[in-house]
Amino acid sequence: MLLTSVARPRVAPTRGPGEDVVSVRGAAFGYDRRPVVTGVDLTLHRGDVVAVRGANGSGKSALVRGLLGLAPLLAGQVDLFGRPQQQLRDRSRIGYVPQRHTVATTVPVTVRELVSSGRLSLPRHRRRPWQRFGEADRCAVDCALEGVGLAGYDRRQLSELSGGEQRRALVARALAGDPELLVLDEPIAGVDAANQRVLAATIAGLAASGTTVLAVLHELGPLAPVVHRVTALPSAGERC
Ligand SMILES: Nc1ncnc2c1ncn2[C@@H]1O[C@H](COP(=O)(O)OP(=O)(O)OP(=O)(O)O)[C@@H](O)[C@H]1O
Repeated sequence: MLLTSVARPRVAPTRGPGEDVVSVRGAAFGYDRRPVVTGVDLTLHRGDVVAVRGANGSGKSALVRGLLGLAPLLAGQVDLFGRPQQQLRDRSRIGYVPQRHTVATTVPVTVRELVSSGRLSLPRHRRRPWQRFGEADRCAVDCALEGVGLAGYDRRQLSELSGGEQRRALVARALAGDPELLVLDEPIAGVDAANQRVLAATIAGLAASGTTVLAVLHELGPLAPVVHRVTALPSAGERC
């Protein structure tokens, strides 16, 4: 199976060149030893914004979960930051927002607390574990909230937010960790057009500063101008 790619204009990264951020070669991902997506070849450089598209069940989530080590790699090779994915120690280099989130809305947590939790896993060289939240942490949280159009929501209870607002809060949590690779599984599902545009501007800014973004998208919508390449998966029917 070959994935099709559509090139789009790209923004030059400013974090500098280096190894590929993501390199997937001849990979198959699946569940219970059953491949659901095969023959995946995908390379993302610093500052790339790549969309993964495909029909329901085509394996988009399996692909992104597989490259993060959350779904079994059944064949081929996945390298992240120039090393085999299994050797990646500092997981905080990656921000991931899964398609289905399990934020317990019965647990009382404010939007700021949720987004701040995105800073907790930063390793010593970026934030000491015992260190109290400092100015840099507060700024990162504020920027993240702004980046998803939730500035001013920080004291609201997460459980009181709408589905689309909760989704944006989860994206903000990933942004707060200042990841080098941001993996978003359907980040604009259920998000209104105005806030999709806010997220598009945020992603463009991240890419310009060298963050790499891989997003599963059913429709590109307002993200179209900021997406550099589209990788399309064949539908489950076409695979047979
Ligand atoms: N945990 C799991 N265990 C077994 N099979 C799974 C699991 N998760 C997904 N699958 C199967 O893998 C296939 C691909 O699912 P996946 O969620 O990756 O598709 P998708 O392209 O993201 O679909 P959608 O657009 O509906 O989100 C489907 O046939 C699905 O039933």
